[in-house]
Amino acid sequence: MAGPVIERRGQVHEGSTTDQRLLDSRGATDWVHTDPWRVLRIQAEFVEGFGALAETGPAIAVFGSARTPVDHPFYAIGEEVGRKLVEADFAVITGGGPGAMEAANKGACEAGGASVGLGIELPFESGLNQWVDKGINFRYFFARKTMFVKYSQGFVVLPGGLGTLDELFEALTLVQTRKVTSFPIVLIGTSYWSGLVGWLRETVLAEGKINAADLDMLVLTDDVDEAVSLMVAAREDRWPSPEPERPE
Ligand SMILES: C/C(=C\CNc1ncnc2c1ncn2[C@@H]1O[C@H](COP(=O)(O)O)[C@@H](O)[C@H]1O)CO
Repeated sequence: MAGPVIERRGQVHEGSTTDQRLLDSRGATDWVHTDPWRVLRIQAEFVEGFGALAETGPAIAVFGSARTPVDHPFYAIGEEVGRKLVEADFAVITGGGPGAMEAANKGACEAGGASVGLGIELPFESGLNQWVDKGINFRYFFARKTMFVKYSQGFVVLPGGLGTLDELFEALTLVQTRKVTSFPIVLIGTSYWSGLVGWLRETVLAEGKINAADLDMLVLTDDVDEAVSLMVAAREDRWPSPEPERPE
């Protein structure tokens, strides 16, 4: 029997129903590790992510090192970023981990805003930080990365390592190739980031691997208010406020 397929007369093959095979199966379990099964898990991750985040409202993703200590100045700056984004009516989305991510979630949560964490399953213990109010734990980096870009309107990037650089360069590539539009990317911490930006200008641009305009995608600042203002301006570009009604 073949599920919705009707078989009659010579086509009928005696045997179990699909239901019986599902409920009675006791066989080997290695099929759960096969690619078709993985595809379903990947799909489920997208479905869960889209379902959980669809109503988040305008949001900004904040990235930065998982290793920023709580007593480091960049932790305090991360909190300030989270708080000021909420004060500007944005939800804050982070990787849900420790360090700079935790700082931004803390700032957002304490300011009474939406504090979202998109965690990632790692070979070592991780888990969502305590300031995440809505969290999803992803198995796959690529599904998680789609959520950051789909559900945020811009990136604020605090000092970080390889994970942060990966997130930054993915965003730059998507903006450069116009896969996303009106998407500000702000690097906070001029002394931390200026070496990278200098290398992009003096080597990558000088060797003709990018255009001068590509460098305009990056704003470098130490001023959290400037970063938040850029996000607000981009939101205005996307959804201009309606003209206030004039009194008769
Ligand atoms: C390294 C430690 C924990 C890692 N836990 C993470 N949880 C969630 N997201 C993470 C984690 N580590 C990296 N990320 C993502 O990359 C960015 C930070 O990476 P970096 O290499 O530290 O810059 C961050 O924005 C996350 O999205 C235990 O200390």
